[in-house]
Amino acid sequence: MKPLKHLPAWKTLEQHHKAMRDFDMRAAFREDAQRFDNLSLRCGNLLLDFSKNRVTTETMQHLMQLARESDLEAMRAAMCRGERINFTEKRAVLHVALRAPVRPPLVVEGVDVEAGVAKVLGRMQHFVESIHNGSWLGHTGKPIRDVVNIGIGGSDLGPAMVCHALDHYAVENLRVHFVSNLDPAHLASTLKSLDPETTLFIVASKTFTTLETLANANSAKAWLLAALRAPAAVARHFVALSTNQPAVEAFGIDPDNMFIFWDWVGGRYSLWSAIGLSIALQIGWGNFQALLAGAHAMDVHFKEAPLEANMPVILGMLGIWYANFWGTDTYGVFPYDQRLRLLVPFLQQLDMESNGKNVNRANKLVNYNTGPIVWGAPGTNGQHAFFELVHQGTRLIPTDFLVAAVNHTPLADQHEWLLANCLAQTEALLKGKSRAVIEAELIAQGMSREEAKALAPHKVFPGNRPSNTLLYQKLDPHTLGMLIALYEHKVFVQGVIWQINSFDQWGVELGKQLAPPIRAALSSVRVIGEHDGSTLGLIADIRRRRGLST
Ligand SMILES: O=P(O)(O)OC[C@H]1O[C@H](O)[C@H](O)[C@@H](O)[C@@H]1O
Repeated sequence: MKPLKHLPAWKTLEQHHKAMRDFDMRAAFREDAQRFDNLSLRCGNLLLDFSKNRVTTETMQHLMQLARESDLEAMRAAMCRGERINFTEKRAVLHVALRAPVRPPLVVEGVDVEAGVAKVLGRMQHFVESIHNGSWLGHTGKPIRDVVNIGIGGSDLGPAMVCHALDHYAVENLRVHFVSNLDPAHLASTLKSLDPETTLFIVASKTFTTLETLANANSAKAWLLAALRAPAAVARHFVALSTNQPAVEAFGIDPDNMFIFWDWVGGRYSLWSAIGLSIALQIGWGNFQALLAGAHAMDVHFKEAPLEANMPVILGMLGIWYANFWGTDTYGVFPYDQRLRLLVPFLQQLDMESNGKNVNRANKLVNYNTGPIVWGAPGTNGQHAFFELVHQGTRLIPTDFLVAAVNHTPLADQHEWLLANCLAQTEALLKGKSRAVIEAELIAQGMSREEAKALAPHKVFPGNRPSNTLLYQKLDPHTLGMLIALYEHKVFVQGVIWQINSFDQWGVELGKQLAPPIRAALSSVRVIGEHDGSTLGLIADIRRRRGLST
């Protein structure tokens, strides 16, 4: 593998960037009436407008050349064939196999993974329908009215995001809740409004060893047993989603109530697997299938469209252009869609846990920046909070704006205003507002020339700031499936270019290892152990506050 910076396309892009330093998008739009047509792309009902970026068609050609020199197409094929591209964990990466509507056998190392997927989906469908039609009853004979998904990370963020996004499709008489945090406040406040007789807990954990999930699941079990006073009740009120059957049994959940998935499903790519059970319960089986079909449509596009007309590739390569040639550190995501309020936390795990890496596939430290810091919030809320910095701050921030043409729940002309604000923000980022125009405005408002000169610089918008706009018809299951798969593949593309393993997450381990000795040091048994001065000071202070000796 040739080091990234030695690839000819990288060198070309370095030169090209020098030539582009003073590139002004406003002039580019003035000079080229076709710019929007040339730099936008459709896939199904999704429109990606990437014309408001510091790129020319030549930039895009160089970026696609970099993708080719990085063997993107071969890596994509290796992933879809089930090769163990997650080489540090020796695992295949096959989330695309979870959402193929027709399932021709996909034999990976002698096993037909599609047959296994179909079997679990069949069991999930049966379970979902039995909850919905009331044939699955709680221990005391009452139908289930509340479902609590207990999980964290990939076993929470994906399903929680989708359930919020698709609340318009929620079935009647069933509410789905999500508990993730170790902080007992999360479970306690959720249980407050629930009736143990009509509540079902889904314990979602790929490994079934995660501290937060097991702690919350144990507390939930204690709550249930305290109310129903019969160990047999667990079988009617607890199901598990996991790859680890022995641990599920050890917890006391009947294997008949377990829905499995496989080590080739990464946690942050797992909402399409059994981990999606809460989604299917919330929106019904048909809608869950539509979600999968949407993701599959994007998979097909990603596999078949030429790189130049490939949405995940374009989004991914634009990210490379900014992170590696313009030196941007962050990347803002602004869904003008309240139902997508959990998209940013979901993307934070998807992107930052996948590409927050500093060692490449040749086991060497990289000498360029990898995954960006992902942040953002729904519009229009963000406009009233942090958009000041996006417009006038000193940093260049590439951004994605997402918006639906049609709202599920229109009220007066609110959706028209939402759309207008979304477009106005990207227009303002592009156009900016010059000092001369502002001075003239202030003088016209009656301000003296001197005052106007002093105030004007504060009101200047530099403009020429980039944004992508993703426009869709409405937030339905199929569209959401497409959007999520789009981001999954974008992250894959960038990982390939950066020559890193996007599918492990060793960086989350150290903190987990250090917690147990600190936990012991905080308890009444005084085993303080070896810690740095700061940690020792904090331990001592906590012990004092909790009435223990220091
Ligand atoms: O599903 P689980 O095995 O409980 O894991 C839950 C989460 O915790 C881990 O620390 C990982 O960083 C995540 O990738 C994972 O999604």
